Amino acid sequence: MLTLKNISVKFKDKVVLDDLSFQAEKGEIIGVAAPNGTGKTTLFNVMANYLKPNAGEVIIDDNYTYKSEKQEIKIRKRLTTFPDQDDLFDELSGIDHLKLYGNMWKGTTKHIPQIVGKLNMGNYVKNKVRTYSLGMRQRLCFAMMAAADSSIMLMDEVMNGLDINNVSLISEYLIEMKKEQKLIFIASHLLENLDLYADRVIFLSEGKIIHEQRFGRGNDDYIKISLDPHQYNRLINEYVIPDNHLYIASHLFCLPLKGMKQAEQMKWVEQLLGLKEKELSIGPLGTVEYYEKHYH
Ligand SMILES: Nc1ncnc2c1ncn2[C@@H]1O[C@H](COP(=O)(O)OP(=O)(O)OP(=O)(O)O)[C@@H](O)[C@H]1O
Repeated sequence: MLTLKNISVKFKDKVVLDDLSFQAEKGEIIGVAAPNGTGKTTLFNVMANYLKPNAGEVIIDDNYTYKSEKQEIKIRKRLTTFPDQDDLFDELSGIDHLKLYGNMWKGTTKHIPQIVGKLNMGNYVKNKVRTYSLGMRQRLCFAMMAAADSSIMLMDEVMNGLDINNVSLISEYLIEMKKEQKLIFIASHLLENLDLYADRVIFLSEGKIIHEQRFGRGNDDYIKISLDPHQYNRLINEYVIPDNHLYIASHLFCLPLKGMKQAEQMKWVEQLLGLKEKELSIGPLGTVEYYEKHYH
């Protein structure tokens, strides 16, 4: 549905995207994780054609690229980007914004009351935007994407400025959108939140995708326990630790269970609990853990 083919972007001498290729299908939510200034927004800008890459191309639905105006129009109908709060019109109401997006992309406004209801915006949506708080504006921006209902949605920092209740409200909405076969990209620093709905999270560094984490497809389980460096050193001196263990960000010891017999697993659980009576868990690594692994 969306293919990135050998995308490179340079600002003067600074390479931000370096021969990056990627393919995404409908019904997927793709998280994009990386520290500030790595290139997440640049990647989104290339996907939306707000920025021409120095090399490479974006292909939508196997057919359309930004190379001709006619094809770009086809893509515009299929792809929306998360509105910037600064681009909202202070003197218009929320409902005016939703109607605008509904009419422009979907050709109707019939679905808007339902969106307003689902996002708990009924008590403010008719007021002018200039009276809105940061979180109210952010919910409106999300509602505008829902009103457009395009098949591809690029959401940069969708959860910015939202309280916990609204983060969970929008997370649930995203899961519904996924069921409707939307393809959604989400760049976020709320890493644990991505675990709730993302099918894949890609990690960027030096212009490349350095890791792709897939959820829900038999991910490898680990025994995980937090150990300080002193405890970790004691562990590796006292026991023969499998080479494929991880010690993430000098605080989290992770032992892969793959290929380990049950008796051995039990032995390790006992040994680790003996070392430190602290929380031990078993499961796959989450986005936070991969993030610390790659960027610590
Ligand atoms: N128009 C531009 N001109 C020059 N440099 C730019 C431009 N846009 C982005 N950059 C640089 O490209 C790099 C990547 O920026 P980008 O905004 O894509 O990062 P990001 O991962 O989205 O960061 P954040 O998490 O802070 O939003 C940064 O070093 C930034 O300074």
